[in-house]
Amino acid sequence: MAPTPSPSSKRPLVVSGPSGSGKSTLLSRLFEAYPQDYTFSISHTTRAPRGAEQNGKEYHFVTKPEFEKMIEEGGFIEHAQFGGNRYGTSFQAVREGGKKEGEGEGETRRVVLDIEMEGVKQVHKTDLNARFVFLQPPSVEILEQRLRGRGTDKEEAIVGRLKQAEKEIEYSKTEGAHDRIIVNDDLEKAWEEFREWVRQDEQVK
Ligand SMILES: Nc1ncnc2c1ncn2[C@@H]1O[C@H](COP(=O)(O)OP(=O)(O)OP(=O)(O)O)[C@@H](O)[C@H]1O
Repeated sequence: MAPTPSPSSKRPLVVSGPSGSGKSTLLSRLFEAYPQDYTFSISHTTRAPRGAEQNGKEYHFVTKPEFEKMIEEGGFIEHAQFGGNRYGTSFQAVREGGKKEGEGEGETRRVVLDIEMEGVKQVHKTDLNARFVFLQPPSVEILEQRLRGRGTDKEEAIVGRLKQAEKEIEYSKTEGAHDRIIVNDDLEKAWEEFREWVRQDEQVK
């Protein structure tokens, strides 16, 4: 009998881009369109939950000491500090991410990582053999409008996100950093391009 593929045998997808570039918007569509095929790796964060966010669903919310202990134990593939908070992707989350309760080992979902620039660099150093896509806003001005329009961030946070966005955009120009860059100008066009790129690895497109 052929060996059962482990959950991590499907190449993970790494989605990055400045805050407000539309990662959540496109990923929500992806999960809605193909609920059987993809799953998030749930990150750990020291930031406080926003709105209706639940522990273990959007993030694993942990304290700073808990986060530091995980770093010491080598539990993270990548971790970064952003806006005064820490974020990390654990090896365990990626390994287990593909499994769903009540399903056989072979029925795994491809893991999607939604991470920022430093995380992308770290994932490049692992043997996860990931595919990388960068979501680029049409311009920093439009990014600013979207961040304000979203209404979830304080003025200070918006300024910080815009500064970071410029660094992310600069890094995206590095050779080999990403397999695909998608400019999120018109949402429908961006979705179609994203969908097509994501589905390349699937047998049924
Ligand atoms: N193509 C688009 N045209 C207009 N508005 C858009 C487009 N794509 C996304 N938006 C809007 O821009 C805002 C930011 O998008 P979103 O929250 O998906 O960004 P994000 O990259 O997930 O940000 P974060 O990293 O902070 O979670 C949202 O209000 C979203 O509805």
